[in-house]
Amino acid sequence: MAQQTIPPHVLIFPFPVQGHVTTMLKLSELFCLAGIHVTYLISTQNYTRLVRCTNVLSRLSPYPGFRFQVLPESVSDGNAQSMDLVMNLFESLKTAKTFFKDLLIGEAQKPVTCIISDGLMSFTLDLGEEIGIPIIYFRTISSCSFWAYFCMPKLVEAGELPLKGDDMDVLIKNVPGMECFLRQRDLPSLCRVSDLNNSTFTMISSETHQTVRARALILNTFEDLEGPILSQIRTEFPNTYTIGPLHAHLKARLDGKTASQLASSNSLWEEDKSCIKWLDNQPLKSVVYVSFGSIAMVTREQLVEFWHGLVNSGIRFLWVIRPDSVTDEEMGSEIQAELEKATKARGYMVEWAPQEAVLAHQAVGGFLTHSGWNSTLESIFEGVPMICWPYFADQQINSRFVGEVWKVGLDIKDTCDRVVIEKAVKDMMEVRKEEFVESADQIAKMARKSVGEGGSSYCNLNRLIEDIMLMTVGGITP
Ligand SMILES: O=c1ccn([C@@H]2O[C@H](COP(=O)(O)OP(=O)(O)O[C@H]3O[C@H](CO)[C@@H](O)[C@H](O)[C@H]3O)[C@@H](O)[C@H]2O)c(=O)[nH]1
Ligand SMILES: C[C@H]1CC[C@@H]2C(C(=O)O)=CO[C@@H](O)[C@@H]21
Repeated sequence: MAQQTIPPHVLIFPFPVQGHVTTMLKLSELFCLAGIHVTYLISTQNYTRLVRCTNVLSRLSPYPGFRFQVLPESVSDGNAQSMDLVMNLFESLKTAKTFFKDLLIGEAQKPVTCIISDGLMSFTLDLGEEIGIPIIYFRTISSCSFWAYFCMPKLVEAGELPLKGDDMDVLIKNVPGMECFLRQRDLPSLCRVSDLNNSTFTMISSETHQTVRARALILNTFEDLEGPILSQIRTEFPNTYTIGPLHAHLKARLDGKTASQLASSNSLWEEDKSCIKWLDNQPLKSVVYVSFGSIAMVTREQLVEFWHGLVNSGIRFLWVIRPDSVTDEEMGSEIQAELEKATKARGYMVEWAPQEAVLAHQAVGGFLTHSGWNSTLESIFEGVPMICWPYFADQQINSRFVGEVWKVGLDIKDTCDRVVIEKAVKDMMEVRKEEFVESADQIAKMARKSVGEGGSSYCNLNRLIEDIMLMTVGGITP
């Protein structure tokens, strides 16, 4: 057969929220480094914010094969800050079906040879099958949460869902590989429904089950971190590529490139870099970094509990309070003034931080996080222990693995009390510091090894690239 002259052209389609946008943009750059052409689909709002808040255009300009493709205006803002908004966003994405199909058909000069779709958007599978373009799913959550989602129908069949009784510490028996430690309270938050016809529950469960139709599955993790669960996943999805931690993998492959190409942020908010200057003046490992990601919301009361817990711990803190992330009511002036007065003593507050740089900073000794998967991986890679306060979705199960399986932090889910928070911060930063640092160092070493030359994620990414190179128009695959 004549050598394929058309360059491999991948269409990458993330669910338009920060945690998905950043991960798939890093994968896009890794593909560009390998000479693969990439069209990256993005909502108009997220494109505008990304260009305004980062150097993404100059960073990607060296890759002639890369382009952004903006989605129709009908795709609502990626600023989803509750499951309801997520569902609205999910529904609005379906309005992009025709646009997506026309895009696939219209690329005559440079046909799309492979689609990499977020594992939450099964309408892309319908179109890929219709047109004959292979689709690889990329699920941006942890393997452990993906597997729990996939097992949800089994839990229903076994009568473990809907949850029974009030004892949230009852063990769940029907997620293979987790029988010894997964409690009711550790299941993804959307399992805490009394009615299994709940739209979010059915959406996530059915979208997850559509994964079987994809050609393969990409997960942002590494074998040494989630090996036992990956073995379970591969009983259903034998062709699973583990290529993470992606943020570090990209940095590793960019190493030695010109400064302009060094990996930078993909933030949708302006990063307040003054916090790095503040960190430069703090003692080694003396600061707890606090951030709850791009979607989580806190009530005014929860905010005050965290603030008292942090201040009463006596530990320095750098706290991200994302704009519009406090519900109930605007923070009253008395709260704002109180926060600022006490924070001046040993804290620093920003609306959005350069998180990868913060977690890599020598002054940071701990991370109070919502357990979003990117934050968890970034903390693991830097060897920073965590206190986990999950908000929703996959975060509940991530926090259980951090505390109970990987033992690199404390899980304080389902609480929000100043005394609990104070104790957790003191335990992580002082009382049990050595224990956590030792454990975190071990896993950080494995994470570094996985993305280094010859590491598991390094080799899996090379295999993924080779497989994509072999795909041709019409979807003939290896
Ligand atoms: O001040 C900040 C706070 C966060 N980040 C970055 O923003 C990303 C946040 O991603 P993540 O930690 O995964 O949290 P979410 O934004 O909440 O991500 C959504 O998507 C993730 C991946 O699917 C899921 O694991 C989460 O549950 C879901 O809420 C990370 O890369 C952070 O480095 C910053 O750059 N600055
Ligand atoms: C907005 C969230 C609902 C669940 C989604 C998810 C998933 O892949 O299941 C991951 O992170 C979140 O951004 C999505």
